[in-house]
Amino acid sequence: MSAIITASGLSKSYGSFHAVKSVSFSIERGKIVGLVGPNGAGKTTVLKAILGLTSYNGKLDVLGYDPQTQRDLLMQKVCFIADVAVLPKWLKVCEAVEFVTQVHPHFNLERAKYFLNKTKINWNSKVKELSKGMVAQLHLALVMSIEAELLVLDEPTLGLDILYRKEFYNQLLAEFFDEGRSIVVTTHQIEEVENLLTDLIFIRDGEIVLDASMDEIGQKYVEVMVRREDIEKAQALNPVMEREVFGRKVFLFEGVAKDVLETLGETHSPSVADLFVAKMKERQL
Ligand SMILES: Nc1ncnc2c1ncn2[C@@H]1O[C@H](COP(=O)(O)OP(=O)(O)OP(=O)(O)O)[C@@H](O)[C@H]1O
Repeated sequence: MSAIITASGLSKSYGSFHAVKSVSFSIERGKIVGLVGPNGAGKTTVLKAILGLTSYNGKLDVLGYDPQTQRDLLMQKVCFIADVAVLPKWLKVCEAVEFVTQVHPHFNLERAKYFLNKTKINWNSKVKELSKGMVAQLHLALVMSIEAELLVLDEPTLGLDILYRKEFYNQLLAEFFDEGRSIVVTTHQIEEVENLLTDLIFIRDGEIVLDASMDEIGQKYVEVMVRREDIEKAQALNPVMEREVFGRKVFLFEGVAKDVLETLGETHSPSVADLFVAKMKERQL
């Protein structure tokens, strides 16, 4: 497997505040990676470093380029969506398409037409005349028509309702993603991207607290709804989290053999949201 992003000792400080604290990670081609963390954790700062939009310390290689010194070359292979509300309101749809055609060397106009013709968006409408969902469709159509190897999404569906959020990700998967491309996405709506991701990175206070593939997570983390009489046994195995569901105790374990856990009660894989809560609390102890 080839890494398309390698960060080694990546750090970013604003004055004396350390927003990103010497993190190291790598992202392989053909992966969809969720960069997840609470507000202020450092997600956007990491994305900005990847895109060459901020200075940083440490080493960063993105598609073979140094984002700080080779941003122009890098941008030919990377596409970036911040929240979808960034398109100017006065711009007409046809002007937006025209603009991207002119500024992006790898923009495929035919593809953009194909995507837009599947929507109800009128070429002569102004952005301010479109619904939020249509703006998202326009944005997505533009982005998916750029033949990029890496797509970076920072909270892409902020402000959209659940139907459009689901449609956004479904379309992205169906029309953009393939094994030659990679996606890095930050979001607070973990539940929505959970089934989309191949890999997960949790970040908190500028540090990585989990970096694993979804398969590894399925192997390593197990939740058990423990029978009343086995609660002490479960606690002795050092669960990373304990919670109550309808009066029953549910424990989350990290790296404990599944056959041992199966003797305590019903086992299943934790949701990413539950795992997130557990990892965030664990660091606060
Ligand atoms: N330009 C800046 N000047 C000073 N501090 C900054 C600047 N940009 C970010 N920070 C701080 O760095 C930390 C990380 O910010 P960042 O935007 O990367 O977080 P985030 O994980 O993307 O958060 P959110 O989910 O709220 O968008 C925060 O404490 C933020 O206040």
